[in-house]
Amino acid sequence: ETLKSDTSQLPRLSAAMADLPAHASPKLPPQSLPGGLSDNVSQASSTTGEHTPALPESLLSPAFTPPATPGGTVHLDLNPTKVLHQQQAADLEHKSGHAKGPKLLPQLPEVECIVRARIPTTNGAEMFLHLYHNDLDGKEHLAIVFGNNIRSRSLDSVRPGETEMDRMIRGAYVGKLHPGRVSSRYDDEKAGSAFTPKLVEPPLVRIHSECYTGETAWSARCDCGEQLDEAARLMSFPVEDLASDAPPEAQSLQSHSTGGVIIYLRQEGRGIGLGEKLKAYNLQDLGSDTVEANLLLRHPADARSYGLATAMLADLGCGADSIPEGIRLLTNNPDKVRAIEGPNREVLVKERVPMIPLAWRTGGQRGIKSSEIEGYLQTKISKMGHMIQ
Ligand SMILES: Nc1nc2c(ncn2[C@@H]2O[C@H](COP(=O)(O)OP(=O)(O)OP(=O)(O)O)[C@@H](O)[C@H]2O)c(=O)[nH]1
Repeated sequence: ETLKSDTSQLPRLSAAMADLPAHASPKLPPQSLPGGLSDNVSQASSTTGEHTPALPESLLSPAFTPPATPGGTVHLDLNPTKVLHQQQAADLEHKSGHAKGPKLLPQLPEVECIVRARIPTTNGAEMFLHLYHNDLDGKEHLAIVFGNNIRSRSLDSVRPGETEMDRMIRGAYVGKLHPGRVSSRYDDEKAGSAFTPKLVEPPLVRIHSECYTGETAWSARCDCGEQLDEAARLMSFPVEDLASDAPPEAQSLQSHSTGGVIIYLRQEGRGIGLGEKLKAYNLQDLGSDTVEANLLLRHPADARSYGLATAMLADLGCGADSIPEGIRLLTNNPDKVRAIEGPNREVLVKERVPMIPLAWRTGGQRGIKSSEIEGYLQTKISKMGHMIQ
């Protein structure tokens, strides 16, 4: 009763909130903060007025850069940075004799899948996230597995002294977890469901390098987020009970059901890290392309390696020992194809499946639109040997 009368005193309860499920909490809509914060905010912006206060000139022009600042006395020509950068980058490219290409490790690192968990995704499909440790770096590389046919050997192997509960907690179970389940090996709700891995056709594989800006921060400088989404879409199994008004991306899940794995490597910025990539973006805004910017920062054009990905694929039963007919690799990068096969052809790439940018496929109807993305793709094709077809 109290609740009811409180609610009636509050301003409008929005239709959306009225639709919240019974377990939503708190049950009451937020009350306005003491002192009316929102009022203060709007007041603050209105007192700021239309005009942004003038910046000190020292921030606006190199002419006012304090003389002690390194580089502050550089003489600038009409289009100085572009010319300067192109020359410097060309020199560096010439000296290194090679502007691209991943490092090939002489032998594969050791990897171990530490934990796996089922992740229902926002489009209705389901995947299993596998977290790996390795003896090469301290990073947590990931394998995103679609379907039940791909299993990690290191995860499934028995650890000394572990209980059935331990195994289920680290994800080393078959079938599905449900309240009351007691065996990791046998799902009693589905008698006879003991696992027999069976790959019906060469699995679809994507090797993806972390890109905070493109995947999380909505950047239109690259198509990393789009590529990750597209790989997941192609590997997702049909969604049961999909609403008829679901977006086209989710609808098309109905027709794609091959399963597969995305190896998600923590080599941000083609291996140079986020901080250096952000510097590279500033150099790009100053006129360099993506390769020149890396070189100007004294990094290789591509500082990545793929030994970890090869080792993870082998652990997931996608190596040449388990699938002699090979995998299908989603990429436009020819260097990746060779690199992923490993020093001793531990993995075989049967087929390269190209990733055409969505904007190109749909004549600009969908996908990323920005001048930066065109330059990014152009440089991949002209300088990094990418084949977008
Ligand atoms: N240094 C640098 N890295 C970038 C830039 N734009 C994107 N990246 C990084 O590039 C990586 C993405 O590359 P991938 O999606 O694996 O693409 P790829 O190797 O070129 O080949 P595909 O398999 O065809 O996609 C991520 O680590 C991004 O952070 C950039 O301008 N500079």
